[in-house]
Amino acid sequence: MYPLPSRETDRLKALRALDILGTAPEEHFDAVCRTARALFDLPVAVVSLVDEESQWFKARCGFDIDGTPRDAAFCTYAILSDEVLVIEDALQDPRVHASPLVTGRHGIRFYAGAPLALEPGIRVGSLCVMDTAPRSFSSEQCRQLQDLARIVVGHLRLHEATRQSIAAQEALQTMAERLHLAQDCAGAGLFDWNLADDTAHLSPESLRHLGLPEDRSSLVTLEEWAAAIHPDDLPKVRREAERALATCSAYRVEFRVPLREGGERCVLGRGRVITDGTGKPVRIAGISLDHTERLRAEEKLRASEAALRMSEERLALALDSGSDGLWDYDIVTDAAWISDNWSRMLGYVPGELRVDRGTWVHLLHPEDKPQALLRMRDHLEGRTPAFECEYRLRHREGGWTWILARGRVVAHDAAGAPLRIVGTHIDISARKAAESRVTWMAGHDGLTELPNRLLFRECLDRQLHELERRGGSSALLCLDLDRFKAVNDTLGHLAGDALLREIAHRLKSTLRREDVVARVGGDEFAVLLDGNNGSERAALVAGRLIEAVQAPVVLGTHDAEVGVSIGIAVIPAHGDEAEALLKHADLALYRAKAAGRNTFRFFEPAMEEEAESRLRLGMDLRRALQRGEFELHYQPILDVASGTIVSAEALVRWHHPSRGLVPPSDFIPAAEEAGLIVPLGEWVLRAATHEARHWPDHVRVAVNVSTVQVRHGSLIAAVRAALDASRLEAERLELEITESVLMADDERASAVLHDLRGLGVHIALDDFGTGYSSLSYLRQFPFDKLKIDRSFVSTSSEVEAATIVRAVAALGRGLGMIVTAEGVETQEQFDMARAEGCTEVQGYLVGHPYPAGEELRMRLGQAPARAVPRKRARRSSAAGRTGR
Ligand SMILES: Nc1nc2c(ncn2[C@@H]2O[C@H](COP(=O)(O)O[C@H]3[C@@H](O)[C@H](n4cnc5c(=O)[nH]c(N)nc54)O[C@@H]3COP(=O)(O)O)[C@@H](O)[C@H]2O)c(=O)[nH]1
Repeated sequence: MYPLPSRETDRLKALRALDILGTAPEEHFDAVCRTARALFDLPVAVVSLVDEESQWFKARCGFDIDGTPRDAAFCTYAILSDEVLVIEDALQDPRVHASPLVTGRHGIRFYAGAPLALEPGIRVGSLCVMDTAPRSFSSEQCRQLQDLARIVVGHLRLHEATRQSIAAQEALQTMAERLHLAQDCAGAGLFDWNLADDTAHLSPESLRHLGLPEDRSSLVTLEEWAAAIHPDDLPKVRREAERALATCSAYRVEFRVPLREGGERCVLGRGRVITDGTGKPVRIAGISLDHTERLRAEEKLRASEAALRMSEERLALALDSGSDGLWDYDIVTDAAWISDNWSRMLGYVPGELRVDRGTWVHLLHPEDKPQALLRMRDHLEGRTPAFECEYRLRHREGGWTWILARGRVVAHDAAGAPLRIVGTHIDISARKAAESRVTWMAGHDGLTELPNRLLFRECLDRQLHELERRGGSSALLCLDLDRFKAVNDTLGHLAGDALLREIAHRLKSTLRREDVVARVGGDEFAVLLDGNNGSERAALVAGRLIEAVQAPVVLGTHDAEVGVSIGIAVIPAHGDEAEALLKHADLALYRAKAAGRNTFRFFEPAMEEEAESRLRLGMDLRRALQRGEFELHYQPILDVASGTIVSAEALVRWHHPSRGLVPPSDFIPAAEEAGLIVPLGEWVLRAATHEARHWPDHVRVAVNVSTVQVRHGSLIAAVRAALDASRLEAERLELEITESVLMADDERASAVLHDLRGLGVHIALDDFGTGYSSLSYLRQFPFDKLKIDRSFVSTSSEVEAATIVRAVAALGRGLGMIVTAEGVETQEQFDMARAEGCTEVQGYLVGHPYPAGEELRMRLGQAPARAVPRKRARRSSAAGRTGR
């Protein structure tokens, strides 16, 4: 190992700074070597530079190698001090005696080396002389060698300076290239404005920026320069130059240059003021940049920023004014951001409510919570593509707000776990309210707000299921209002609606809360009793309901009175299935109505048979009409004064194939029920008018008309057709109607009757006295005839009969009507009728109903004396009372 100089690191740094190692030989170094060899008369002289691990010869004379390893070099020791190192016999010096230079082919024995010190302690090598034979070296020689070493150091410094100058030039060149490159890339031009003569040197790019030809001289006068600038911007440019000069600060101005081809370029000029040694400004030099594109881009950016701002504002506005709320939940920190609308939806002012998972769960309606949490978990665990759920959240005021919540995970961690979920809240309370209203409407009657048929049926099914499960009994009541139609038609639909609402209210208040009352049709209601003792409670409740309904209802200035008929089916005694129970209650209702209304009836199995037989009867009637099984009998009516037959009433008979002759009381109601009374009535009209054509001209034919026919609307056409077909004079036709026609629908009936009267037909009010308010009907329509019902004539008390007949006859006569006493069977009755003022009599005393034919025609044409045969007058009646 060899010793190192004390400042080895600085030494190596200085050596490297010389940048000389490995460089080509140089004459002035070689010349020093030649001088040293000649001066000391020695064969070898070298300039050795000691590197980290080797010595390298910058110059050598008499030596054929470029260097050696450092441990073989004599110089390794020469650089340790400022003194000349002299080794007179290398073989004797332990430091170098093993060096290959000594032991090898060079066989060096003598060495003298003067260190090359660039500065104190920094010795980069040595100038040394060598010989192959041992010798001495005087101090004078040492000084001479040191002098030569100083010359080498001078050369080294020169070398360093030269290298530095070259490097500086190269750097300058590189910089210039870079500047050009930068200028090119930035499109920058250079300007240098000389203040002394107001001229400027412009680079080609700067010329281009000012719109001046690039091939012209680069020297531009101030006038030329000013002329190139947009006149509007020139004052600004001048001001900026004055300011920069006055303050000797940086110059920066943007101006426009109008272009020959149209349009304009925007130029940025930047520079600085250059002063002379006294601080006086002499030049302004700098660069010019074409900013046109940048400005356009900035303009676009500004426009797009403005658009973005606008759309952000719109979004904010939309979010603000729309009904949607937004939420953004950080799963990791358990913090949620909510929009103002989110808060407002629940009645909070923005910012009042801080939301995390716990708050959300707390706000959820208990019924909706499991579903909402399940759906959230499903989405967070990746089982659903999005979270969507409808739930209620508690409103600040205590109610509930229906929310449609939607959301989606928008960020996951590296392992795929969700980090953040964002979504919306839409207030769907209105929709939910509408939906529940629709649901309610589907099961309720809008007018009375009672359950409708559909919901009632559901309740019934539920009740049946319950009864089957736990046992017990209940009852189903079918209710039908009596006389509702009359009120509705008389007082109008609004009054009818009010009446129904009032009845609904009364029914409801009569029942228990657990009972169900429903409106199942126009004026039909149904009640389902809850609890036990079905049959006992049903009778009790039915009685109360009838009582509640029949109390007068005040409708404006009118008092309306309606009744109710009720049919009851007991559960399970009368059935354990809804269909059967409804049918059975309905049959019981039919019976209640037939029993005179405003009453109730329990279902009885026999009712089913009756219903079936009614059904069969209806079918038989239809067939009878097709087969022509009907026949008319005519009963004569006597004019009391003249004793002549003045008319005959047509009475229909049915020749049933198996039952024989069936009276009208047995089939007219069934025909009305089955809708057959209209075709049957038309047949009667045709047959009666046809028959009457064969009678004496003074004899009228009376035809019974059912209420159903009057309501049907085809009566007038049927009458006209019958008259046309038979060519019977209209005044020879008399239509008998009952009070029920007027009771059911006074206005329409009245119009129909007037139209019939318009045809010339006579109208008689039949069965007078059996209706409700006889006198008011008489005032409603000017009848031609009043027929006093048989029941008044045949009453057991003669005094009573006479009183009633007298009163009615007086009434009829007072109104200018013919008054006919019906059911006159005896001479006494005849005498009474005549005595009390009846104009006509009808009854077995005058004659039984006869089939059409010669005998009838003969009787109708008989002389007055024979019209009331005394002996036949005492015969008892076989015919029963029938309805129409
Ligand atoms: N819509 C229609 N109704 C009709 C028609 N034909 C008959 N009817 C109605 O049927 C009811 C029963 O009629 P009927 O069984 O024929 O009985 C009539 C007479 O036979 C009977 N009568 C006549 N005189 C006496 C008598 O002295 N004693 C007694 N016990 N009965 C007698 O009265 C019936 C006629 O009554 P009225 O009609 O009131 O004049 C009956 O109500 C008929 O209206 C039809 O074609 N269409």
